[in-house]
Amino acid sequence: MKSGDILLQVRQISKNFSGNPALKSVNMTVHSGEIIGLVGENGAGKSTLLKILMGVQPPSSGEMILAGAPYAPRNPREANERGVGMVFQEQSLITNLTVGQNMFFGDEKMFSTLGMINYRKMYEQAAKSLAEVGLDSVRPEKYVRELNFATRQMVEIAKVINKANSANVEHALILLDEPTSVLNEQEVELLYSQVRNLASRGHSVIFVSHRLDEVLTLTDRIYVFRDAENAGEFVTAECREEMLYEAMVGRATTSEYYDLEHQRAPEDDVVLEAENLHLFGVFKDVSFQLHRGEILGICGVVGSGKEELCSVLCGDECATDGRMSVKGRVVRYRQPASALSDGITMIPQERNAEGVFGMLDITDNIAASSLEKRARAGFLSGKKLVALAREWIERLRIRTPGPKTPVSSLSGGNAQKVVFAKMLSSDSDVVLLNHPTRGVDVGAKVEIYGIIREMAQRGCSVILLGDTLDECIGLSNRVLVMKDGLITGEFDAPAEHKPEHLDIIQCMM
Ligand SMILES: Nc1ncnc2c1ncn2[C@@H]1O[C@H](COP(=O)(O)OP(=O)(O)OP(=O)(O)O)[C@@H](O)[C@H]1O
Repeated sequence: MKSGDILLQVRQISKNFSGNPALKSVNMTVHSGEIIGLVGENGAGKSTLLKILMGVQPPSSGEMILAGAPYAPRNPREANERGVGMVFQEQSLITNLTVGQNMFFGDEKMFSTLGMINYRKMYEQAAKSLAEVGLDSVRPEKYVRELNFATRQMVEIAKVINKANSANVEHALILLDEPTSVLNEQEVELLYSQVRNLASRGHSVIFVSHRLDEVLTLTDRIYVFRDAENAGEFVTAECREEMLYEAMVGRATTSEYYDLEHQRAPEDDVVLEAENLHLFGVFKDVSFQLHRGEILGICGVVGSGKEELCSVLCGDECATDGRMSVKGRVVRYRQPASALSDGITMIPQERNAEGVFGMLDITDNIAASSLEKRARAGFLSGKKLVALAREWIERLRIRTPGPKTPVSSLSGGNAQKVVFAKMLSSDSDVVLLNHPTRGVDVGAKVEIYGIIREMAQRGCSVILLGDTLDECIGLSNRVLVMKDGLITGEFDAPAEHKPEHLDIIQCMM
């Protein structure tokens, strides 16, 4: 097969879950050496197609052709044997094994004689595969836990290429599901260059992301899914963000993303104050005041200490030194419940794991954070809770058959919206938002920005760890920058005079 020949054809693939369609007769063509973008609102069916390609789920109907032959994998192993592999959002490497052990996990017998594994041989082979994806600097003997996220992703890709090589498949198909959501800007650049490098060798990539700018930067062609169907196909060089938005949401974008006109100055009174807060080995001398109705953005690369600072503020970790006061009272939280009872809520980053009860339905999840408040004389009105859930389903465009659907059967992004609704309906004084729009589609992003502003206008104070610098600067009244555990910059960010990206980046690096 030459570069540019058709590698994969998806023909009329449909998938139903107990009568609800997740995909309706979708089509897609991928050429070898091509980078394909796949975008769509939460619940549009993107992950379902990837799972079908990986053999995790069978389609209800339709067919697929890979490298000229019928393709119907029954499990990921069969997909791997045909050169198809996936890098998962929640990474699948085992962190307390070495890189080499991970790459050959399940295939150790290739290197064993009389039950003894020849690790030297295994690591030599691993080093070759790593070199193929440009990871010459990573030693296969290294433990995965010692690697940053970007490198771990490249190891996963090397693993896919490796499997393709050992199955004698010339051109692999790599599926990347929101790969950049856990990466910092430099790591994203690294991933881009590696993906381009793979494509130049004739491998193909399907790249799923909610960040339209990334999709426009990296891909050759883009497919849009809407409501389980093909809703558009674009050659990237001729495509703009507005065109994608319109195809995804079914209407043109009307609102300015951050809606600066609605930004209001915070009030004078201080709701939360940190004085020389210190967490041993992570951050020190962190001092700031958070005013009522203020949105305070905290920027910094991974490892700057910003995430851990939020963990201390919400009682998940205990500061080793310094003072924190809430509404004038000195506090020392040892558990999140204490912070919660003082009106401090955190929307965690690992929303699927930490923020939601998968087996409960949407209504019960949203109600869970505010049960006491909503109970009258110990009784809860089921009707009111369902009405509240319906309101959030509409506001955040949660794609679900109804308010009684278990959260575990929602798409990843829709489950996140439920966590968001749950936290926002709790009426807290201070909300810590850790990447509130990560994994959420553009339509809901605009809605979430509106809600954050509305919360601030109601007098709630927000600490925001934004998903992008644009988001952080655009939404915040003030921006703090952290680097290596210290505050290295503070910028006022009123609507009429936003700080420059470059000034902030200089304090981050
Ligand atoms: N195991 C399942 N059981 C029932 N419904 C499911 C299941 N998996 C997916 N669905 C439904 O199929 C639809 C498509 O989901 P899918 O995960 O493919 O969306 P997506 O486009 O990847 O969304 P996101 O951007 O949120 O990840 C959703 O409505 C979802 O609720």
